[in-house]
Amino acid sequence: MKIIADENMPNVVNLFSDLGEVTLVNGRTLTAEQLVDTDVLLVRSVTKVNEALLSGTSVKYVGSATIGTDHIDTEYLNSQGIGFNSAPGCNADAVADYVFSALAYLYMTKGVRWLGARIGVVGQGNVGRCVAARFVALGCEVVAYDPFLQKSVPGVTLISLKDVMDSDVICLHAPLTKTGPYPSFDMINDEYVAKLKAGQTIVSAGRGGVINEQALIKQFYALEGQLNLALDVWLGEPHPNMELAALCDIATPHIAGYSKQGREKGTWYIYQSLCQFFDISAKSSFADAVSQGSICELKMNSSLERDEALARAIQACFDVARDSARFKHVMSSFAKDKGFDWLRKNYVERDEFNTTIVKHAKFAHDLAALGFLHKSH
Ligand SMILES: NC(=O)C1=CN([C@@H]2O[C@H](COP(=O)(O)OP(=O)(O)OC[C@H]3O[C@@H](n4cnc5c(N)ncnc54)[C@H](O)[C@@H]3O)[C@@H](O)[C@H]2O)C=CC1
Ligand SMILES: O=C(O)C(=O)[C@H](O)COP(=O)(O)O
Repeated sequence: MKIIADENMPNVVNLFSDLGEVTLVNGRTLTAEQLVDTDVLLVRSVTKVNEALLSGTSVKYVGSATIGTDHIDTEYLNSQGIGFNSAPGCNADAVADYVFSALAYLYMTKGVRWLGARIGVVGQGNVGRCVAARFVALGCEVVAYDPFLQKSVPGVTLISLKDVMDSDVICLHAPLTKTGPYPSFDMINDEYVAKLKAGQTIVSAGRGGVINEQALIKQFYALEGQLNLALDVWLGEPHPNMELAALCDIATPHIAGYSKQGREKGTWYIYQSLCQFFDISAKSSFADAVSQGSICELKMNSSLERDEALARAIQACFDVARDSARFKHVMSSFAKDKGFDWLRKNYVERDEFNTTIVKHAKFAHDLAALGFLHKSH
């Protein structure tokens, strides 16, 4: 079996070489010519998989080690009988960690108090539900918009998009869709953005293009900078709007899902799916494919007050300010054009909160709510 895989897929050679010959390629620049005698194509979000790429090739199966599938023309794959699997939920915890790291940063730098605030989440899939459930467990009021659902996780009230946009913290986790009954492209348009008020926080970690970037810039200036912005995804990646990035508290190159474990789980999920598709028994186990964390245990100073204790635990494991500083530096200096993909390829992966035990005498429950492993003393 001939397998072509994106070079940014961790463990892909280890896992798949038992099944065939694996060749690594740059997913962004992949062409149909490279796929002529290929059986299996393994991609990430940067490869547009459609008729133009697959027509005339011998590809029988496509695996995408991602949650999002907006880069895949699934109708075309179905019409050609080409098998397809993505990796639902693989990096949902990683994205939730990103959201809380952004909030920890906002608390530590600007005193934004999100504990006890009203939280609005757009999209209640694997990511949106994971994020919402953590806020609920922390005792926050959580509302959400998801036009395809009647109910979400316990404690989350589904309401209109207009009302969700009135929340203190708004987390965007909708997939990118341009067709169907509720397309998300430009869904949070000028009309919604112009109603944002001073002090609100937006964390955007779904897909670029869901919130209107020009409207956001306009509203940021109208509110004299009193909007808190953490943006991970951009319209027109890999060429983000650097005027907007400069206004953000946190600006990152689409790495919310880039925990070590999240990326490894992506590869592992499609390995399993491919084995099922070709009726092969999987030789590697989850434990072989997904790493343990580097920080086994943290012991917190029990005299810290709640907001700071949580923020410091979060930042000890994953400080998103590091990624934001690197993004702003690289994009504004030596690598304007290639910087986005370079940063992603050379990302210093972090571990998920769920790999670290955090000990705190008083806030054990809150730390567990955030996703950490915990012991009370
Ligand atoms: N920044 C990053 O690194 C990452 C971004 N993502 C993005 O997050 C998206 C969501 O991930 P999951 O929750 O795991 O996907 P999912 O497929 O489990 O759930 C998507 C949810 O969004 C809802 N939805 C669809 N259209 C909507 C609309 N117009 N408004 C509000 N909700 C809508 C669906 O009903 C569904 O409940 C992915 O499609 C992907 O684009 C995912 C992982 C990492
Ligand atoms: O899983 C998704 O969906 C994502 O957005 C991925 O985290 C994006 O990573 P790449 O596939 O672009 O490396």
